[in-house]
Amino acid sequence: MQTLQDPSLLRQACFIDGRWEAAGEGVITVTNPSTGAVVGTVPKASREATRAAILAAQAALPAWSARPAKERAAILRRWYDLIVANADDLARILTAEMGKPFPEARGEILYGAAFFEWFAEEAKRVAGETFPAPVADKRMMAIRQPIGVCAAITPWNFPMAMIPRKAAPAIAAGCTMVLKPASATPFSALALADLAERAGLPAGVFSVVTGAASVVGEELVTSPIVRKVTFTGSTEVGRELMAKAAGTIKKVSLELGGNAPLIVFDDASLEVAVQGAVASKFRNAGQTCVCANRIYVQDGIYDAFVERFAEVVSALKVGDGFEAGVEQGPLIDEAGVAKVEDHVADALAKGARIVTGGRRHALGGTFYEPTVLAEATAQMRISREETFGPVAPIFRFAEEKEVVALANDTEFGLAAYFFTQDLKRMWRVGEALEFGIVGVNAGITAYEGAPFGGVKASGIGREGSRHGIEEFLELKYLCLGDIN
Ligand SMILES: NC(=O)C1=CN([C@@H]2O[C@H](COP(=O)(O)OP(=O)(O)OC[C@H]3O[C@@H](n4cnc5c(N)ncnc54)[C@H](O)[C@@H]3O)[C@@H](O)[C@H]2O)C=CC1
Ligand SMILES: O=C(O)[C@H](O)CS(=O)(=O)O
Repeated sequence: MQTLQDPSLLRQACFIDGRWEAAGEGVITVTNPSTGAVVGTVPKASREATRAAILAAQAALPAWSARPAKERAAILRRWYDLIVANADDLARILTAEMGKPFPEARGEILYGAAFFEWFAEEAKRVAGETFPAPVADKRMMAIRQPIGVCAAITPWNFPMAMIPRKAAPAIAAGCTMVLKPASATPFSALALADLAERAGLPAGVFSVVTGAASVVGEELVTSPIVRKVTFTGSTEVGRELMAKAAGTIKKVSLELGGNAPLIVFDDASLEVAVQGAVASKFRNAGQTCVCANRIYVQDGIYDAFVERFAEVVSALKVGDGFEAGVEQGPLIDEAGVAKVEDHVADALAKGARIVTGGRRHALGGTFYEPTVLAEATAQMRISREETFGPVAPIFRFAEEKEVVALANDTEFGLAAYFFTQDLKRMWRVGEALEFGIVGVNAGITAYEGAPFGGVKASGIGREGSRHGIEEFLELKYLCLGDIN
């Protein structure tokens, strides 16, 4: 990994109750997906260590939830300032453990930091309400209170955005949190904990426990002390966690998988559509839950789009995320490459045509060529499953009603995109698409002030925006009698 300006940010220990705990039942070794070099190791925490973190969160809850919101806000703001001040080092850690190009990693750091900035302000706006009583001697109101001890379980693809998107609103609301990060990218999470400590977050309010999902995750999701589970990851794991959380009637927020359609209508601006499709599909090497997974192009613009899109895609520079000018890094692991290869082979066997790419990159390892497939059809696996890699299948369509039906024909409902210059079509199609996020003439929609989340098998709840803090609050009805 590139030398850190502040090497102390690379923490190889769990952060539990304000202490760095290096002990565990073995270690997890983290390697750089670009080079295979060892980045470091983190403990495989035990069930007992996980329980200790939960108990610490429970112990810290009364004082933290009683802190005036303005004081909680000030600490979150300091956390934000520290992340921004250390953005280069945090990006070095992220690129080393996840592989994404350094500029993209730095962008993620600032995007993640913005959730602390946003929810530092939202902390001061958690208001209650009064409402007219039906009788003269009563007064009635509702107050919002923190839900309690929360558990967060996050994925490897955007660790420096997913963790802040959960920790910031929870802590702003007065909750405490225990986080289990993905085992592939623990150092980003631990660096965030280090900066929380420097920001003055009290011990126990935010703990990070690394280790096996079956041990740490299991304890978090089944503990009766934990009142809320917020999860980002695959739909299959989310389904499992939701079922387990039912045992103790926990509230859950689930940000799950996707299968985003991206539609280009004849009247679209060709260059806007091409650039939007490249940005949506190839950000993070396609390892993004909101990536365009299916690209539908209307007959009249199909040939021009395929030609221009493939021209831009074939020019994407692939390499180690630390190399200047690199636009696409490696996939996270061999399993990710295998899934991409399966999808490409299946598509070719069913009639797709390679326009560019279509094989592992000459760099070896888990690098894969940015790929465009034409003549894709609904019978292909790539149409029904989330590829999570740099492969763009292009489907041809004739009519608007036909393509909206095709776009909606999926169990998922996270993000969708379409390109048109027709205002009436923007409303018709925007309202007809069954997704939580719809980009119109835009391939990237991420913003901390906007509600992020999906419908159907893509999850439950919203993160970011003023709505994001509601996920960590309970509404209590207070009825005051005998007033007169
Ligand atoms: N909707 C969204 O905002 C996002 C969704 N994702 C989805 O996540 C997937 C890729 O990320 P991955 O980390 O591979 O997902 P994953 O679902 O395999 O793992 C996500 C997290 O859950 C943990 N986990 C796995 N099995 C568990 C269990 N039985 N109990 C408790 N914890 C468990 C993992 O250790 C990791 O920390 C893709 O399907 C992608 O679409 C990823 C990022 C954002
Ligand atoms: O993991 C993801 O896909 C992120 O949630 C996408 S975004 O928030 O950066 O758009």
